Amino acid sequence: MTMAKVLTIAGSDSGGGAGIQADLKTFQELDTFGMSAITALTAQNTLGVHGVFPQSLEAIEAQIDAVLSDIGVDAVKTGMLFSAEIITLVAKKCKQYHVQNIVVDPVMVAKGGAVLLQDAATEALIKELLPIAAVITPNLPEAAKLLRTKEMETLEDMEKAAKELHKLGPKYVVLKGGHLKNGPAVDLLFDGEELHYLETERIETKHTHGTGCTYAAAIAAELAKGKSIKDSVQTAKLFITEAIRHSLSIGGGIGPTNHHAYKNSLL
Ligand SMILES: Nc1ncnc2c1ncn2[C@@H]1O[C@H](COP(=O)(O)OP(=O)(O)O)[C@@H](O)[C@H]1O
Ligand SMILES: Cc1ncc(COP(=O)(O)OP(=O)(O)O)c(N)n1
Repeated sequence: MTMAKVLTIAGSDSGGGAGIQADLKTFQELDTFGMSAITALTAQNTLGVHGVFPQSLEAIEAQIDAVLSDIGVDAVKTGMLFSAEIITLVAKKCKQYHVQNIVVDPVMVAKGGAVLLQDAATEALIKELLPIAAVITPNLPEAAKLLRTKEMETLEDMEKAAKELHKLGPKYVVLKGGHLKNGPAVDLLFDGEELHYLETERIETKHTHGTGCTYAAAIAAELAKGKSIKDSVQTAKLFITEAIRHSLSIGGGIGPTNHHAYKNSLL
């Protein structure tokens, strides 16, 4: 039996709701074979990030080489990359192994405010990784940082921003509207020509830790299975919506989403 293979290059979340842990759970739920290269360890729980411990370039390179030189991948998802040096390395490795389906979640700051990407690394992200991405999945603060503009507040602002983000080089842009103040949870998918709207009701819950990681991981899993970008993003939106609808009230702060909820919804 063969299985679509997906590699996440991201940070570890000891609390299990975001990062590598969220990605691997998502890959598993979507019937793909998940692998990992850890860029940084975070000591994290539902109350926040208590420590960030970047891994050496040598350790990161060795993990990527081990996976790609033997097993290979159908898609790669990147998350917390932390520094310009790590971004340069990841871009170099993706080119060296001719990785086709790269989903870049430009993780910058955790919901509690902890820095997951150094300020000086934004330039490297723009120059080296976005141009080789199949899909990028910024949230509104990340999009503002990439475009050096103020944060979008309306759907109209988002439409303009999605078009500007596409000029940075990725094949597709998924601009996430989770941070919009009012109204439904709308994301925009832009392919350079047409804008598609992915809209669901906004679910009332504070337990949304790891939403961005989970969504991007689901897109990568579907792409690895050979689905089109549009179909992959549609399935990922269903996946994250069910995960948020059944999110878990564990710990004393912002709980994680429920990665098993999508499968349950199909029964
Ligand atoms: N309360 C909510 N109800 C329904 N969908 C949501 C809610 N919050 C976020 N989403 C969706 O979750 C996905 C992740 O978005 P977002 O939370 O903006 O990402 P991030 O975790 O990177 O900040 C998007 O599809 C967004 O529309
Ligand atoms: C290790 C690690 N990577 C990424 C994040 C950010 O995840 P995200 O999905 O944006 O969710 P929040 O942390 O913002 O809830 C993280 N926290 N840790």
